[in-house]
This record gives sequence, structure tokens and C-alpha cells, in this order.
Amino acid sequence: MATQTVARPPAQPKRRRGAAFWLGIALILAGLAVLAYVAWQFFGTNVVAHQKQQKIVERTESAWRSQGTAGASGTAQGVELDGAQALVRIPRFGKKYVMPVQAGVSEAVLAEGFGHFPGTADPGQVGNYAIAAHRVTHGEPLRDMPRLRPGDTVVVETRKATYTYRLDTDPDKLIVTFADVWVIDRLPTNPRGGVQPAQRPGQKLITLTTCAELFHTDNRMIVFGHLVGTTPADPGPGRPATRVARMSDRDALLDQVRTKAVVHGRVTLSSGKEADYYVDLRRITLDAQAAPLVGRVMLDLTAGWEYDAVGGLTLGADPVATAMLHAAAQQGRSLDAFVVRKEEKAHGLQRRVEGPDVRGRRVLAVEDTSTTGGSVLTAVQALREAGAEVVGVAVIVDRSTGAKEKVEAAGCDYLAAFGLDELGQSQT
Ligand SMILES: O=P(O)(O)OC[C@H]1O[C@H](OP(=O)(O)OP(=O)(O)O)[C@H](O)[C@@H]1O
Ligand SMILES: O=C(O)c1cc(=O)[nH]c(=O)[nH]1
Repeated sequence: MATQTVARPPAQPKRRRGAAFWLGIALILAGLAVLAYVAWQFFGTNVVAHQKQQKIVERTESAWRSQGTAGASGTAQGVELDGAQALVRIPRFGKKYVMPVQAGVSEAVLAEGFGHFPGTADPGQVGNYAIAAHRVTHGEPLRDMPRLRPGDTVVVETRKATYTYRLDTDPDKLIVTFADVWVIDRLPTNPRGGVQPAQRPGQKLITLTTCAELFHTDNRMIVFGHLVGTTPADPGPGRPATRVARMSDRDALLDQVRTKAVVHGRVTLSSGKEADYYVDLRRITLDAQAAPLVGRVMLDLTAGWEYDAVGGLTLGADPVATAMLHAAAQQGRSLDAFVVRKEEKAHGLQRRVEGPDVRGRRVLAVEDTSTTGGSVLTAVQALREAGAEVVGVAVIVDRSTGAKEKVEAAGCDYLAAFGLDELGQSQT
């Protein structure tokens, strides 16, 4: 059988790869390395940081449980060996949100959660407890900082106590450069005269700082708040109960409102609307046990505002204002009260706003409950006509039926000590 042979093609001369080829490969590899680095920074560090932060939280809680309030601890490079200095919870960020706080603001500390600015107050102390955290990368503890609102709480737990701070400012309204260190001063005073805490010495403040934008920036977003409650920690197993857990004023007042003031049944409201429940806060503001709590809680709620007289539309506002007057006096602070009549008095001095003159003064308008906001806005209008500057509106219970929006549309900030959710009511 004849065999066929296939002629082999002539061997190709080997092509030599030029410098341009290798340069291209090097650039691609460098590009991939940069991409990998960016991906690591933006995603990888988050995964690792979350795991690390959770471990620190667990270690901290277990150390506090086993050693009690007097437990021993040591530090290395500012970081407690047996866990964090404190744990921060921010209810607006969800029930599961808990982050460790460690001493200093070095990269190593901030990679593990919050850092506590050296030289600033400790939690619960007079002065300014100033803490910082990343907005992107390393677990992103403050990614959602712009969602925080005045009135939100920040809860700081230490081995010895739990401190509840209430935020007074809007993070979107204060962006500073990294060189603006006044924000962590004992009593921060804005050199440009903008957003700042109330300028009263002796307050217990908190400052949260993070990056102002999601990508690299030297600007910082800032929010200020003040202490509204302290609950000493349980001393731990086998330790003498020298201090027992005590309800905060706010919790005690909420308990009083829930048990004494909420009445179920069909009612017609002041606005003429109908509802399935009524919050009769006169049963609170005129109650021997609850009224002193009203004074302290409302002062705490509005500690971020500067005013020297308080009152509102008679009758609901009257005992709220006098409770605040007495609570302020107990704290060594001078606070006048006033009453806004529903109509100008036809005889006597024919005044609409009774009490010390409010002309030219910064005043707070209060209310026991707000439904439509109509009553408190009547007071705001009368106060403005009387020459007062209304710094804000504060109510004990907000029924979540549009009062906040209406008051804000009239140019006043609005704060409520309790919302509908805390009373366990739905919106009718
Ligand atoms: O936000 P609004 O829709 O205005 O409703 C709230 C108002 O209703 C209640 O007072 P009410 O009118 O019953 O009068 P009183 O204070 O004289 O009892 C309450 O004390 C508020 O003042
Ligand atoms: O809207 C109102 O009139 C109103 C509601 C409420 O819960 N409590 C109250 O005193 N007034």
C-alpha cells in the first residue's frame, strides 16, 4: 500500500515579543492590582472588620459579665486587652447595631470601630465625649450618619453604666474640614457662628465625626448631642450590690404615661377629628409622681436649644411649663414660664401672653400632646406677635398625625419626648 507523505510546513521563525508587549502586560497587572486594592478597601475590609468588631463586642460583654463593674483591665497601645472601652448602639441604625469604642483615633483603632479622641471627656462626664468612625471601609460604622436626626439617641455602654445621649443637630447641616478641631472642644463654639451645641458650661455632650463624602475627602460630617440618662450597670455575679440599676427619668415617665394617661374608646379631638384612643396628659402633668419627671425630661429633650422662658396655649401647656420652671430651678437655672390665653383678656391688662414679659426673649413653646399642631401654632403666632423669638416647639407625646410637619413648615424645629410607637398605639 502506497503511503502518502504530507509535507510539513516550513517552521515559522519565532516571533520576538517587544518591549511594548511586556509594558502592556505590566500595565494590565498594575491595573488589576489597583482594582484588587480598591475592592479590598471597599468590600474586603468590611467583611474582615465586621468579624473583628463582633469579636471585640463579644469579648467586651463577656469580660464585663465575668468581672462586674469593678473588673480589672489593662491597656496596650490604648486598646483594652480584655475588650473595648465602651460599646455604642444607635437605634436608628437597627436593633443589632453595636460597635466597639477604643482609645485614640489611629488607623488601627478606626479599623476596629469607633475611636475616642484623646483628651476629650469620658462617657457621662461633664465636657464633650468625642468619637470618630469610618463612613466607608473597615465595617463602615457611620455609613448612615446622614440619616441621623435631632432627637435620635446614641447609647454608650461602659463597664460601669449605660449613658443615653440625645442628638441636637442635623449631620447634613455641619460639614467642617479636618482642621476644624473646635468640634471636639469641651464646649464646641462654631467660629463661623453656625451649628453648635447650646453655649452653656457644665453640659455633658457627645460629638460624632465621620467623613463628609463617601469617597476620599478631608471634610468631616459632625453631629452634637447631650446626655439625657444614666443607668448604672448591675455589679455582676457575686459582687456587692453597691449600685443597683435605676430607671432613667425618661423610662419612668414613659411608664407613667402608658399606665395613667392612655384611654381607649371613640373620642372627638380638639381639631374635630375622631380617634380610637386619647392620651390624657393632664393625668400626668398634674400627678405628684409624674410631674417632676415631666420637668426633667422636657429640659433634657430641649437641652440643645437656648431659651429662658417656656409656655404654650392654655390649658395643656401650663403644667408642662411650670414643671420645667421648677426642674430648672432645682438645677440652679433660671427659667420663666408664661401662659398664652386662647383669646386676649377683655379686662384688666388685656394681655394675651400672661407672666413675665416675653418681648425680645428667646422662648420655647410647649404642649402636652400634639395632633394637628394647631394649638401649639396658635401659641407660636401669639408669641411672635408679642415680640418673642420662638426657638422651637417641644411636646410630651406626638400622635404622628402631621403636627411635626406643620410646625416645621411654620419655621420651628419640633421635638417630642415620646412617639406613637413607644405608646404602643397605631395611627387612628
Ligand atoms: O395639635 P392639636 O390638634 O391642636 O391638638 C392638641 C391639643 O388638644 C388638647 O387640648 P384641648 O384643645 O383639648 O384643650 P385644653 O388644653 O384646654 O384641654 C391638647 O392639650 C393640645 O393642646
Ligand atoms: O387632639 C386632641 O385634642 C388630643 C389628643 C390627645 O390624645 N390628647 C389630648 O389631650 N388632646
